[in-house]
Amino acid sequence: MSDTKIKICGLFRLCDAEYVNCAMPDYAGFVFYPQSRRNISLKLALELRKALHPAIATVGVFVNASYTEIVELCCQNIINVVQLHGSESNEFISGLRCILPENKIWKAYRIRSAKDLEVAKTSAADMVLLDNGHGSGKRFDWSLIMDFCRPFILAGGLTPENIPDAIKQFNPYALDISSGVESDGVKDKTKIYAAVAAARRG
Ligand SMILES: O=C(O)c1ccccc1N[C@@H]1O[C@H](COP(=O)(O)O)[C@@H](O)[C@H]1O
Repeated sequence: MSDTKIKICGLFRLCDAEYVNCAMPDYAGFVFYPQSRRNISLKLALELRKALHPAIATVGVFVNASYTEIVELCCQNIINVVQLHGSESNEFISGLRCILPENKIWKAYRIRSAKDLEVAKTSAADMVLLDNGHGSGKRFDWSLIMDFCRPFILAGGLTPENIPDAIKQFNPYALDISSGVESDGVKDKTKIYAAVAAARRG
């Protein structure tokens, strides 16, 4: 049994909540980024939150959004965790923490080189998320993070097949998966189930 948590990200249909409830990951993610094909409205996010099992924490993914946009989702209890996926600074993160002391803040870093990891190391966020892009479905070079010295969430190109290897190599706090649990651009119930089962097994 592994203690690595798992997040299924990018729910955008009501049936996605049913699929996720069957598999029971630790987190479910909603994307609030108009340029994403997984972007959802506040209304749909509210419906999805209501449809999800209460034990599943929800994560809102934002890209350079304003405090106002983020706070609205948190105040309506639609999301528990704020995931910042743009170029948000440590100052922005600290300001957000003052406004939302009850919500955890995760900051995603696009890992291309050792320099990117130096920036991630000094992050003001509660948890750093190491990723390849914006839901690209592609892995970055995992050899870069062999000596990364703070707890992290691994994202980018994860699949039910490579999850055991990711846990074995890095024992991350959590794994974050979106494209790898989709078929033909929509969430796939069988893949969601397989990903969560693989994460639990380790
Ligand atoms: O999924 C998106 O469309 C998205 C848009 C903007 C920012 C982040 C987005 N997704 C996040 O990307 C990673 C990895 O996703 P994948 O498994 O490689 O598809 C994950 O953190 C998603 O939350």
